[in-house]
Amino acid sequence: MTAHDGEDGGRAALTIPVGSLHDVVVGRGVLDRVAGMLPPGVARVMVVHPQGLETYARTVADLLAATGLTVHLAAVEEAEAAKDVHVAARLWAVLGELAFTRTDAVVAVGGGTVTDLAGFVAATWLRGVSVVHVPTTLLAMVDAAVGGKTGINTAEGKNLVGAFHTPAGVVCDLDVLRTLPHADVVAGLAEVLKCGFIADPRILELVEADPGAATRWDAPVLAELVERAVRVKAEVVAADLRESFLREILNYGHTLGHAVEQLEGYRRRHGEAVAIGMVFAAELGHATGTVDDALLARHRSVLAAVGLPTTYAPGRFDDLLAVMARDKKSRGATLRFVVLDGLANPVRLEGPDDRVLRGAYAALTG
Ligand SMILES: NC(=O)c1ccc[n+]([C@@H]2O[C@H](COP(=O)([O-])OP(=O)(O)OC[C@H]3O[C@@H](n4cnc5c(N)ncnc54)[C@H](O)[C@@H]3O)[C@@H](O)[C@H]2O)c1
Ligand SMILES: O=C(O)C(=O)C[C@@H](O)[C@H](O)[C@H](O)COP(=O)(O)O
Ligand SMILES: [Zn+2]
Repeated sequence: MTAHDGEDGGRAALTIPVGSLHDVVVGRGVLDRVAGMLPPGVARVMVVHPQGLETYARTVADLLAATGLTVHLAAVEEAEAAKDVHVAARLWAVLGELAFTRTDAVVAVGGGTVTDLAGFVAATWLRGVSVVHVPTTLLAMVDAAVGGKTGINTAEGKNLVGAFHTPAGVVCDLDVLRTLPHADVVAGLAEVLKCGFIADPRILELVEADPGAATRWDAPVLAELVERAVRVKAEVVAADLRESFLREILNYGHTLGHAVEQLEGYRRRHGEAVAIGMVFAAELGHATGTVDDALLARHRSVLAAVGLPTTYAPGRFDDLLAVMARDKKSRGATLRFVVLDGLANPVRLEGPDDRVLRGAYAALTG
């Protein structure tokens, strides 16, 4: 169920519950909602932010301090470099020096890398303190900040260490997207379109109708896309928080996508890699008869329409395969993929033939 909060100082904000787990507030000019998301009794807060987003972090910190909280700012590395055990250890050291207790909390202000890192630090400090996410990228608003998956990378792969740690709340202020580079808006749309393919085809129609508007931070359609994507994720997470089965559908495009990211040393954006992975998954479905020509073509056309990549370099399949073996959906030596059996009907493809995998890769490399 979705609640409209009504007019709040002239601004309409929306609250989307993730079952009974946590709420996601979506609106413009809503950073003052962060304090209200913290559990009662919290006295001190560590605001974790990437170095380049100190202005937003200070705004949030000032709003928190104005409610009587003691606030400490902690800057971390940009992008994927933040999801590292040494960065987590640095934050644990800060929390230790400040003697943070279970009545203190973490607030993450940043993209998905920061919400993943800060969420993980909150999950592990004293075996779990409260965290509120303030996502500042489109991708983090519609996906990373929602639903409690946290984690860091290891040398062997992406997100291999982590925890499920439900945030106390999530505040998505669409106004902060004003400063987000265009390429990062586009990357975020990959996860939005993922929600379109697995559950809500209206998302695909909205993007197809005006791909340019979908990439503009202040376009009304972007607000609708955020709301729809958050609702898809909220429904799935509420039904299967710990990914016993259903939640795997949110991993559409990620089996190959994560392997692409790792192989490229995390120089490619997560959303871009997921776009490539969704084309690969669509090719797998096409080869095994669950995706027809039109649905396959629709993957390429809608992803390309917003500027996402739909092809990959030849000659890297064996390397990708080795990384995919460590995907969390694998069971023993059996690779498992989320594929579509028609639009908005995700299913699992278990242990596809080597010939099918290589054929899908060949189609991806053009
Ligand atoms: N936990 C989950 O469920 C989940 C879901 C999806 C993705 N993820 C993870 O999220 C990460 C990707 O997140 P991302 O795409 O947000 O990338 P990111 O966190 O690397 O942010 C991209 C860049 O934009 C900058 N930035 C952020 N907000 C800005 C703003 N408003 N204005 C200007 N610059 C801004 C950041 O500092 C960073 O340099 C990946 O590590 C991925 O694995 C996690
Ligand atoms: O929330 C989920 O569940 C997802 O799979 C969302 C993905 O978009 C996200 O990238 C997630 O971090 C991938 O998780 P992993 O379990 O494959 O590491
Ligand atoms: Zn993702």
